Amino acid sequence: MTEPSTDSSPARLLAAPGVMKVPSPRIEMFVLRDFLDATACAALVARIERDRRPSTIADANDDSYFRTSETCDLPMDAPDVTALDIKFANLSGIDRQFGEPIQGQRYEPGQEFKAHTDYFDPHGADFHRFCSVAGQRTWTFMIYLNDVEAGGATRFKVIDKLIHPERGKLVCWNNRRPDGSVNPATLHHAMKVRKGLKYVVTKWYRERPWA
Ligand SMILES: O=C(O)CCC(=O)C(=O)O
Ligand SMILES: [Fe+2]
Repeated sequence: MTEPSTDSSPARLLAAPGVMKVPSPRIEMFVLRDFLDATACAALVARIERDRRPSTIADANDDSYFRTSETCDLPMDAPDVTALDIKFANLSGIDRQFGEPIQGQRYEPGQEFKAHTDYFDPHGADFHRFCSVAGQRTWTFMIYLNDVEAGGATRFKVIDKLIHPERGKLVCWNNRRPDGSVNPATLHHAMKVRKGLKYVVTKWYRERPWA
């Protein structure tokens, strides 16, 4: 029996047609346009519209304006969500059991998610609470579900890279450095939407099985 795959890699991702590496020596980050078609994006937007709730953040923080968007836990047993999860797994090469449930996010004009990392601060007060079972977050896979009228780009300021929302576009990155330690160059800011709405889905993978 072969072991389930726990990790992705640049070679694996670049083998998929259309995947492009973001040219920075400080981060393993990739972009793939048209990963999801218009119909699939619209179905996910409809789910997020229906089931959204105010977003929360993991690490205690006194800034109530840090993450002003709304979140939606997608039902992993719904056929279209399962299909998306399999699509993520086929691209990443990571076994589905290492993934958190897929989340949707919705931003109105003025809403944002200020600069943060997706990994949990290894020295943070809540590290044990969030990571004792499934471990640290490893890879992030994110898809923009619509074209945003104005604003809403994702800014990676350490590497000076801006990713613009575009319907169906996937961006993914490794939250760790090659030595396995967390990579602060993954710091990113979902900048304010200026006009229209913005929808994304996010898939985070862990070091160990999620449930
Ligand atoms: O909406 C974005 O552009 C980024 C979202 C994000 O960083 C997150 O949900 O962790
Ligand atoms: Fe993030």
